[in-house]
Amino acid sequence: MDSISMMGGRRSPVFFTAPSSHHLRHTQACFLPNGTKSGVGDADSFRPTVAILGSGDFSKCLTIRLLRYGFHVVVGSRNPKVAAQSFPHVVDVTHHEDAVGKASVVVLAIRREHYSVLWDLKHLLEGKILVDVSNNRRVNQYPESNAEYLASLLPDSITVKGFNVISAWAMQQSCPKDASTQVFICSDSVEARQQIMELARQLNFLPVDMGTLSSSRDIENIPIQLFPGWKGPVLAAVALSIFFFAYSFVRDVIHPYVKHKQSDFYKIPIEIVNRTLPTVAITLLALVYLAGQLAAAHQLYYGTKYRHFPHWLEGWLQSRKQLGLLSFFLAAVHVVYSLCLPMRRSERYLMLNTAYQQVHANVENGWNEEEVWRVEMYVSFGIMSLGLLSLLAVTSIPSVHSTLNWREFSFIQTLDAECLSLRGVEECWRATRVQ
Ligand SMILES: NC(=O)C1=CN([C@@H]2O[C@H](COP(=O)(O)OP(=O)(O)OC[C@H]3O[C@@H](n4cnc5c(N)ncnc54)[C@H](OP(=O)(O)O)[C@@H]3O)[C@@H](O)[C@H]2O)C=CC1
Ligand SMILES: [Cu+2]
Repeated sequence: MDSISMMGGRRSPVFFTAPSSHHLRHTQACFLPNGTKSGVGDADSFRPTVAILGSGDFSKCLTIRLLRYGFHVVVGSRNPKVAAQSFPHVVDVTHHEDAVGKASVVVLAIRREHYSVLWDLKHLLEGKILVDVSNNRRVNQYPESNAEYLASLLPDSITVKGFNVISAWAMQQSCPKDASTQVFICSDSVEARQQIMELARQLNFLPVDMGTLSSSRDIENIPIQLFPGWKGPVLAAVALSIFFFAYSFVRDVIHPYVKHKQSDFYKIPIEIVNRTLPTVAITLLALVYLAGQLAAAHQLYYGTKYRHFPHWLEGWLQSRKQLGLLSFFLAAVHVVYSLCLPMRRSERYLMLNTAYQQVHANVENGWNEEEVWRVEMYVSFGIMSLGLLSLLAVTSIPSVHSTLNWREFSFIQTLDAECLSLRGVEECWRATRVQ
């Protein structure tokens, strides 16, 4: 059987050397770092080989990546002649059996539905590392994960889950610097896991050790989850928005209409919306702190912190960050709306009418000291609370969060509690003005 050979050369090997195991037949199965040249003989002949079964998009992009980092690639296809046309010439495109025989690491770039073709290769795949990169279309689509299914299909091979979170497109990028370089890897064989992690590292990815193959279900769910953790907070924000919008609509539009036949329907697009936004924002921010208070009350009531919180409270505590960010978003939109208030035609008419009435009443100076102070304070509180809320939003960015120690983090949390009270003051102020 072929093995991926490790060789020292002039550079000392910094990569992983797999210890021998009854499963791993290769005593020294390793991958060379890109560009490592052999001290003896032809470097080319020492290049590690990776086999890829399937010739679809993922296979093509992975091949390009492997070639770029100095690996040999052999692709197994049902129809090698046709498939070869879409691969570079240096790639050996051949039949499945041939490809599997040429490498000890086999990447399966075919869909789970077609894993049955592996049955015929069972004897050839014995003792080899099979990398399952497959994804599903829905969360928890099958009772067992694709990787566990593969492991049950081929118990004599070593199944490793990995690379499924990397899209074919990201695979082609040579140096993406964001989270798209993270590769989650799991396997029941520690050696195989280490070896595939080393392969990932050499392909310029960031491997994350996820332990045994039972983690594969979580790993497979990662690329198809749609904003996990946001559903509850978004629903809460929508429900609160509908409630407060309806309340303002009835109070500021319907009520004057019914009572005084005064048509204020023009207020709906801006004024009513702008009244709803800060109210929902402040309520969401209050929900962030309320969860912590309820948790504290729960611990006091049971006299222990080792008792589980109820399911709903657990979920609520975990969505505090999302609630806070939604609150920030709504507050920011409220600021934009408020800045645009004087631009409206209705505002100009109202101002002209007031001016006319003032002239009519023969009032030379309409300056109202109390009103002036009220609005100055109102705007100032609004700006300050948005500033504090921005701090909360910025510290929730993982890279910023990780630079704070526990004390600094709680300090910012306290500042944000101040923000909540400031916003409370702001809104009360506005309420008194509206009356
Ligand atoms: N595309 C992507 O961005 C990503 C894909 N993946 C995973 O990688 C795997 C491959 O994806 P992708 O390349 O997009 O898929 P494609 O459908 O493009 O290619 C799959 C390949 O499987 C082979 N195949 C098709 N039908 C059969 C069959 N009946 N029996 C045996 N082999 C068959 C074909 O190769 P041939 O004709 O040469 O035999 C085909 O090229 C999937 O499991 C997917 O979930 C994971 C992450 C990202
Ligand atoms: Cu405001």
